[in-house]
Amino acid sequence: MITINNLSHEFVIGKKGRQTIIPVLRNISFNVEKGEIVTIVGRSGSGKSTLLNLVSGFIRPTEGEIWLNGTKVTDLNEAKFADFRIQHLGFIFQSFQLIPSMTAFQNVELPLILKGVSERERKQQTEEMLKRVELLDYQDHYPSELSGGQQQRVSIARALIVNPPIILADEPTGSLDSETEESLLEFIKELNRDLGITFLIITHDNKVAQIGHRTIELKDGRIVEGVAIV
Ligand SMILES: Nc1ncnc2c1ncn2[C@@H]1O[C@H](COP(=O)(O)OP(=O)(O)OP(=O)(O)O)[C@@H](O)[C@H]1O
Repeated sequence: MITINNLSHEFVIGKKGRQTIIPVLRNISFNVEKGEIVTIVGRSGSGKSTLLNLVSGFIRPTEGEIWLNGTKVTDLNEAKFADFRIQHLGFIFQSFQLIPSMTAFQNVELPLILKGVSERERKQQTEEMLKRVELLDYQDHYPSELSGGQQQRVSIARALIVNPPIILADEPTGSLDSETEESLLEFIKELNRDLGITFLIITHDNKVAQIGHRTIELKDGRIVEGVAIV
């Protein structure tokens, strides 16, 4: 479902003539099978977010290939990658990334508008999804009128609404208290089990790392070999 081949990435900083090259990922290769949850761990600065940004297409690698669901996405141009993202990828971020001026309903509905789904279909699918995350009664609330856990459930509903085969998550429980964290992790496991969604999750939280069928550790931009496979 996800194949990373010899992926390397460098950032170039500074003005022309005084540039510094920062190698961040060095020759990374791994596979994630359909229906797997793989967690990526590593110390701060080890390259986890950079890896996720590359898989998401928000930045382009210096070298290497990324295949998602049978498509070599590193060959897609910006516009094609944007289309691909809407069809195939769901995102969960630590900061939820909800639109503050939109209600829970409108936030969840948004990807369907981008996809060109009719208004009637959108209403039906959005309500169904809000029911699934147990927030139907909160559909008219704005993000500021919801708790952290509820906001994260809205963001998950928004990620799920287009039925993506792959969900990419960046510290999904980073802003939640431990009780809310546990219920969110249970929910991720349930989605994986019931819907067969493949998850790639980056975290430095042990509890989150443990929900992975497999954990990959990054150190200084390389995969640490011999990490325990759960
Ligand atoms: N846009 C950028 N320009 C220059 N350097 C960058 C940029 N983004 C990240 N870096 C550098 O790349 C390295 C890896 O950063 P990255 O955010 O991928 O690490 P991380 O493992 O996700 O860290 P954390 O757990 O703290 O979020 C760091 O040294 C960082 O300073």
